[in-house]
Amino acid sequence: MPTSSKNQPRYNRVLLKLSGEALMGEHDFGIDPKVLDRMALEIGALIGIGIQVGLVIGGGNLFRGASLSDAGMDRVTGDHMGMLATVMNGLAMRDALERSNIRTRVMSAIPMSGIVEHYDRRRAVRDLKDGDVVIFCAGTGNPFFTTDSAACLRGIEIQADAVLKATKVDGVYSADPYLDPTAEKYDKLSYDEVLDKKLGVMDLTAILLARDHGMPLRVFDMNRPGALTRIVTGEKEGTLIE
Ligand SMILES: Nc1ncnc2c1ncn2[C@@H]1O[C@H](COP(=O)(O)OP(=O)(O)O)[C@@H](O)[C@H]1O
Ligand SMILES: O=c1ccn([C@@H]2O[C@H](COP(=O)(O)OP(=O)(O)O)[C@@H](O)[C@H]2O)c(=O)[nH]1
Repeated sequence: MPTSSKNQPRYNRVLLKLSGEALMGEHDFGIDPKVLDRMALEIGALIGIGIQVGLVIGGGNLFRGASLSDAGMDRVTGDHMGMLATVMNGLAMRDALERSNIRTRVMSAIPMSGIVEHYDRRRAVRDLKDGDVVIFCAGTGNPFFTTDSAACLRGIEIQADAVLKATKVDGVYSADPYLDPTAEKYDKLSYDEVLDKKLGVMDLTAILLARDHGMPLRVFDMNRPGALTRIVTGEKEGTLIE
């Protein structure tokens, strides 16, 4: 159960979703090791105060099925490439976490013997309780889904207290802040408000899944140092959807 006293963390177990693009840093493609190290530091701070951390990583810094399909490729093949991209990001993230002395396991929705473990919910929960970071990669294992949906799915499965979506913007706005500089930020929204106002920060499937299972979502900017710790300790950060 989430707690809210001032000295107690608000959450005990979180599912953090990192977009692939967040890993690019200043580059147009790929992974910036400096960004990985910074994220490992932020995640390490949570582990240090006893928070259990599951991680879902996107693949948009490498491949997205929809973009490959727009360029003429078969959509399912493109989605398979996108899911494999999330495994590469997961391996890179594990490397950064382990260099920071944070025990980490990587589980893939698609079996990949010899490289990563196959996803096993009960095993994942045991590892989380042992204080390991568990990285869930290959999304849901199915084409036509996104890693936002995978984050909500895994968050619900492992009974996380919240899904924290780290992205390039510091919350949900009345319109895409990159396209409309007059857009205003919300501190809190209901799932139905996000759906009714068509706020595009997360895909519909992910929002519906979270709504149906009462999973709180928080959208925040991972580039703000300490943001993750502020969220779990109950300070104001990003936008809460519940
Ligand atoms: N109402 C909105 N509030 C905040 N961000 C929005 C909104 N509508 C669209 N966005 C866009 O959603 C992006 C965050 O989604 P994310 O999944 O991290 O990116 P991407 O879809 O590029 O992987 C932001 O960079 C922002 O440009
Ligand atoms: O369950 C899933 C999750 C992801 N993907 C594919 O993997 C790509 C990368 O994931 P996503 O776009 O969600 O990454 P992010 O935007 O978070 O970087 C997607 O575009 C899809 O092609 C998929 O097919 N099924």
